Amino acid sequence: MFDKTLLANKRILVTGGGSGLGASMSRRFAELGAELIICGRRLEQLEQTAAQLRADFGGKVSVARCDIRDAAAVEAMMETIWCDGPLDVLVNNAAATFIAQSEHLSARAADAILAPTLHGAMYCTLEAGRRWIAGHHKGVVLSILSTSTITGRAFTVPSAMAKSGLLAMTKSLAVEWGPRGIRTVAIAPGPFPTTGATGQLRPETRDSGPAAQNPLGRVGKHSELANLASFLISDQAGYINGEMVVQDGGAHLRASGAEDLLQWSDAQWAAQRAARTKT
Ligand SMILES: CCCCCCCCC/C=C/C(=O)SCCNC(=O)CCNC(=O)[C@H](O)C(C)(C)COP(=O)(O)OP(=O)(O)OC[C@H]1O[C@@H](n2cnc3c(N)ncnc32)[C@H](O)[C@@H]1OP(=O)(O)O
Ligand SMILES: NC(=O)C1=CN([C@@H]2O[C@H](COP(=O)(O)OP(=O)(O)OC[C@H]3O[C@@H](n4cnc5c(N)ncnc54)[C@H](OP(=O)(O)O)[C@@H]3O)[C@@H](O)[C@H]2O)C=CC1
Repeated sequence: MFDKTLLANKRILVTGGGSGLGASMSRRFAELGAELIICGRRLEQLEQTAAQLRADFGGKVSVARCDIRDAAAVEAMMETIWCDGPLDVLVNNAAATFIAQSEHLSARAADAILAPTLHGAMYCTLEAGRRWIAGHHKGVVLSILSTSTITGRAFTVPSAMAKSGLLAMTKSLAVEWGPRGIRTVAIAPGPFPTTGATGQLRPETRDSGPAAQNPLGRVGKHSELANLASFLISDQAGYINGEMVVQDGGAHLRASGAEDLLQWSDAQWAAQRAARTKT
């Protein structure tokens, strides 16, 4: 689909690159010639993914253990990265969510979602952006958002709020940082099966699942998202700025994805809360 050198000479940080969609994007970027840094909290998971990428593609892949909720840790990570030269691309992929009735969310629970998803992505963006501007270096920020930015989404309100905040960041910085040579772009994925998303959003008691409700009758393939991400961060997309591309098979045009949860009984919600308490 792409020239194998599409991302040659690009140095890319993927937050949450050790697993899920972050690992799938990293894989495609490595295949297209990029140098990668992947970060997350679980070092062993990062090392395993990095080793596989090196074995498969032979390029340079580094890992950074970093909890992006911690602004000082993000700054330290960026300092270390910049010691070897500037990044060219930041992919804000790491995030957290779970389903819950909003009236049962404690402040701690709301913060557990907002801290990595909104604050963490903003810390990463600010630390990369200020270094790009100081060094007169071009950069791209790609943020992985959600169609909740368009529809809102019941029962995952902190996630919808965080993703909508990042969409505002994407549009705002496109104007503020565009003149400094920095593009900000985003993808709003529909359902793409991952351990994290399935574990947090689709307990076994939920309905038949997103494939049945999708206009195209299926969920997304990781390769499809990885290819769109590769294009958006490449120089081929050099005139796309401040834009969010939806990749969901048309699902959000039909429903927000939370409709089945509106039918849940109090007993089902109590069971869901209890299941969380036991883990
Ligand atoms: C059209 C179709 C399109 C469909 C398309 C769907 C699009 C969805 C868009 C987004 C998708 C994703 O982000 S998918 C990515 C999902 N991946 C992840 O979430 C992985 C990362 N997750 C994590 O790190 C954790 O699981 C995280 C959620 C942050 C919680 O861990 P923490 O250690 O930070 O939190 P804890 O200390 O355990 O708990 C903090 C508080 O949160 C509460 N809490 C924690 N988990 C809870 C839970 N499941 N239910 C209720 N409450 C919970 C606890 O009770 C605590 O509150 P108190 O009791 O008051 O103390
Ligand atoms: N899968 C889907 O259907 C959809 C996903 N998305 C978005 O796509 C992105 C990837 O989701 P997905 O792959 O499914 O999720 P996963 O849960 O599989 O992956 C999340 C990644 O983020 C990392 N992470 C979480 N919290 C932190 C933190 N505090 N600091 C650093 N890293 C962190 C995790 O690593 P570790 O635990 O080691 O820290 C993990 O690698 C997210 O932004 C999500 O909102 C959007 C719509 C739909």
